Amino acid sequence: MTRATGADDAVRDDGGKRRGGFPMFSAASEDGGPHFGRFVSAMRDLQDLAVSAAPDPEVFGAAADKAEELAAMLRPYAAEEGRSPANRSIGLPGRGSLLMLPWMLTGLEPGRVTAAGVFRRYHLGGNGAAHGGVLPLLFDDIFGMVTHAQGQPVSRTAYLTVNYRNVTPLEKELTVEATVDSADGRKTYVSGRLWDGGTLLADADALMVRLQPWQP
Ligand SMILES: CCCCCCCCCCCC(=O)SCCNC(=O)CCNC(=O)[C@H](O)C(C)(C)COP(=O)(O)OP(=O)(O)OC[C@H]1O[C@@H](n2cnc3c(N)ncnc32)[C@H](O)[C@@H]1OP(=O)(O)O
Repeated sequence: MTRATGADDAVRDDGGKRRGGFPMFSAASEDGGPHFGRFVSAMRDLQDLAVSAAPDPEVFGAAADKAEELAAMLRPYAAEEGRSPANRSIGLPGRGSLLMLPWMLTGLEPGRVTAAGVFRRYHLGGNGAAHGGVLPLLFDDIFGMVTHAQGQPVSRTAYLTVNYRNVTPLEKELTVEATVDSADGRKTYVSGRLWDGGTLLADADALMVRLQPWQP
């Protein structure tokens, strides 16, 4: 992996616990154990149903009982950032995080990252199309990765602009690409494109700024 000019300044750390202003979190492909992927998948199904089910009212009462029971089961294990397998399970869609889109990386090299996946029912905005707010989430995450792959691992988004070119369908395999367009000291300029086959759905560009060692 190559590093952009000046990136080495960012990797001063305090005994390996922090890098730049960021805590260093390790990937956790095994931490969740054999059931974590199935758990996250079931939770995504639940999110789909929570925004789409229209049962008799008493069914919601029974569902609420079970949801409260499940929360009570897991609450004693709530852990600080960086300890849960969620967001660190790189072998799972969305790294096992319910916040992240359930997409998988398909390519990662300096200067270019690609991913593929679907927007689900719980991403519905209106009239069958994805909510506009979830596209910046997709772009921001992949922009973080392409900046990381470029050798600027402790950068944050200063701005991110999305151009919506066509409505984004749900439940259809789509692809996204992010590239580094230029780098200037702490600044990395990136852009991305979301595709439905050969149809451009959206493009975006952003400025990622490498954090100073004291910045959160
Ligand atoms: C494998 C798994 C990996 C996984 C990797 C996953 C990584 C996760 C990363 C996800 C990314 C995020 O979502 S991060 C979350 C969203 N973003 C944030 O919360 C950022 C909040 N903002 C900030 O913290 C700050 O504003 C910073 C750090 C971005 C910049 O502050 P600063 O450090 O004081 O920078 P400053 O000196 O003002 O500016 C530095 C240079 O950038 C320019 N600059 C700064 N902001 C802007 C701007 N909005 N528009 C234009 N230019 C700007 C300045 O003009 C200057 O240029 P010049 O004079 O030098 O030429």
